[in-house]
Amino acid sequence: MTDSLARHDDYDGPPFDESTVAGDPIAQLRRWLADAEAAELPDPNAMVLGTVDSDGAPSSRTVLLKGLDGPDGPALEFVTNGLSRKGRALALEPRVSLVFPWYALRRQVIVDGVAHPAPAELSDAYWATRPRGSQIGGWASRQSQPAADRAELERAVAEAERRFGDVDDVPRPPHWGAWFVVPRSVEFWQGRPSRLHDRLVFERDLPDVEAAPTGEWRLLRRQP
Ligand SMILES: Cc1cc2nc3c(=O)[nH]c(=O)nc-3n(C[C@H](O)[C@H](O)[C@H](O)COP(=O)(O)O)c2cc1C
Ligand SMILES: Cc1ncc(COP(=O)(O)O)c(CN)c1O
Repeated sequence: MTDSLARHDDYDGPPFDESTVAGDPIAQLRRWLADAEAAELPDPNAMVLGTVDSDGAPSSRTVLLKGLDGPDGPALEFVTNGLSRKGRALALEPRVSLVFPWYALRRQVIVDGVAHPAPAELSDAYWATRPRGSQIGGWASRQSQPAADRAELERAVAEAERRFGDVDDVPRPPHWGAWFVVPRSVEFWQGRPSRLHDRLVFERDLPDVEAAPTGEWRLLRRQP
């Protein structure tokens, strides 16, 4: 057995520099997402969402990127249950961190920004695209709450199926929807030999969490 804990794998990624990076971070993110898709990574759109709970404790979990066009400009869209641990955290502290873990490409992208709940009509539009089974699941699961056993969940699924059995279009639960993360900084990390990685960071000002971002993107390089 190879012991991954004792290895020092070198990252042989190509140079990633100021001459080839896109003019704005969303354009660059689209390029690297396309690379992750072309490389057939599993769940290329998976990202780890870090939030802060009401007591200041951080928590993280994976969510799927669902779009890059927000109602007020470029933003990273994900969907979830607003009564979940992350949903409750976001209601009190909308500042979040996102990480795309594209290890097979020796890449990661880190986005810091502010999460805004989507207008109801956009959450409705997304909900309508979900398979019926996921819609039933969305009603059945009290996401993040304790469950005595699997059977408790199965009973809730059966109950939701009875409730919506005669309905063609299962309505969206009021607590379920989309969020848009408006980025304040986006770091593109390319693994390079001898741990001398390339880190290019786009930053702009976000005066306060309610305000729209101001100013042009600034591009800077960080030490590896
Ligand atoms: C690849 C992957 C994608 C996931 N995508 C989502 C998602 O888009 N939305 C979601 O609510 N949970 C998603 N989950 C489940 C979450 O990671 C998490 O378990 C769930 O949302 C509950 O998180 P919380 O208790 O911290 O709120 C995903 C998990 C994995 C492994
Ligand atoms: C609980 C949960 N909610 C939402 C999503 C993402 O939305 P959708 O099911 O519409 O792809 C996922 C994807 N893994 C999920 O696990």
